Amino acid sequence: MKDAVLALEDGTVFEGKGIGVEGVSKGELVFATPYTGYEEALTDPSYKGQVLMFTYPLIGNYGISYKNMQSDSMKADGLVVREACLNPSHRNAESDIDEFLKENDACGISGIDTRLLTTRTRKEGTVKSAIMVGEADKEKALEEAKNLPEITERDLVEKVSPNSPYRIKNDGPKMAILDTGMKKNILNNLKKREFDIKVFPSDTGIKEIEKFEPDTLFVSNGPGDPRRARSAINVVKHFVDELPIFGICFGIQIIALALGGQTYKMKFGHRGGNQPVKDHETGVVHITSQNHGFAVDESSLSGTGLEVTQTNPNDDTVEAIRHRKKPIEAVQYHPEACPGPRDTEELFFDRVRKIAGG
Ligand SMILES: NC(=O)CC[C@H](N)C(=O)O
Repeated sequence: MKDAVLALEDGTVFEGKGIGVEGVSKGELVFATPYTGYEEALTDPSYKGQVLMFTYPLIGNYGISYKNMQSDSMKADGLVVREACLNPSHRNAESDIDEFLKENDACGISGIDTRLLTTRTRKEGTVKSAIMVGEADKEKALEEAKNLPEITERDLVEKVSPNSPYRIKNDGPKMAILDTGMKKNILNNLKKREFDIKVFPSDTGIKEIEKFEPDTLFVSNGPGDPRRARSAINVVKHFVDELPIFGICFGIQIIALALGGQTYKMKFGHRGGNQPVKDHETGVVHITSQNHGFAVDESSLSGTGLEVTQTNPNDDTVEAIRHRKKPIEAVQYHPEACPGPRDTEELFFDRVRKIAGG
């Protein structure tokens, strides 16, 4: 494995061994805590613009199985691990983590003290980073990290949203999906509930969506700062009084913004498969899959008609909202899992089907 360096915008540089291609990969460095599911996480479009660091020390040990991917390719911009396993052992393994990064023209780095780096991120917050493989030039890597725009300045949705709409016919209610970087298993769950679906690129205009005559609107997960998804926010604003509207992760943030609420950037976010979510009505605490670095500001919801129905007991962040009078509901966590627990999958998607039309 080639020499490699990981540089942070604060001037810290780590040395390690390269995975993937020679060159530079850069993005906001975020940590994720799932023990398994690195294929799903690396292909989740929500990670566009980010370098993904796993806290679990051994990554790649069951190889890469393409059926687990949550989109057509790797979307995280880089990978940081303690140890990369290059001799995987699994009946479904079709490739290994090094080959997978090469196929996706991405750089990764192993041999990093991910525990130290995670502790630092929790204490000081996320930072911009750059991985350089082959030519391990520390000064150059530092420049790359420092010159990267902040994630709040980047339009990342356009890099992962489909270029044109597509149809998935079925017998159920007509659902327009605003694909701001949708994970495959969200679509699978909506197909399974027989929605008659048309998936639209995130910048689709209101008129084109109206032509489809949807019975309901769904806003998917997605990368970056939700405040930059102006087109999607306007579409939701337009349909607020006309359709049942649902959303997941990026979707809850866009719905809150569309109804006059605010969102904010978290210090380091929630990315893992063990995030608790307490339901205010039942008192039940669900264990959920999460991947977000922005959140809905509860104090901004007064006057929007929205109420908070679930929160994270670890830090009181908003995990679900519901409109008091209109059929509008959304969650911050990922009921579709991939990776992570499926405890809330039926709860959420069956409810969507019920509210959207029996
Ligand atoms: N998974 C997502 O949809 C993430 C939403 C948003 N980009 C955030 O980081 O909070």
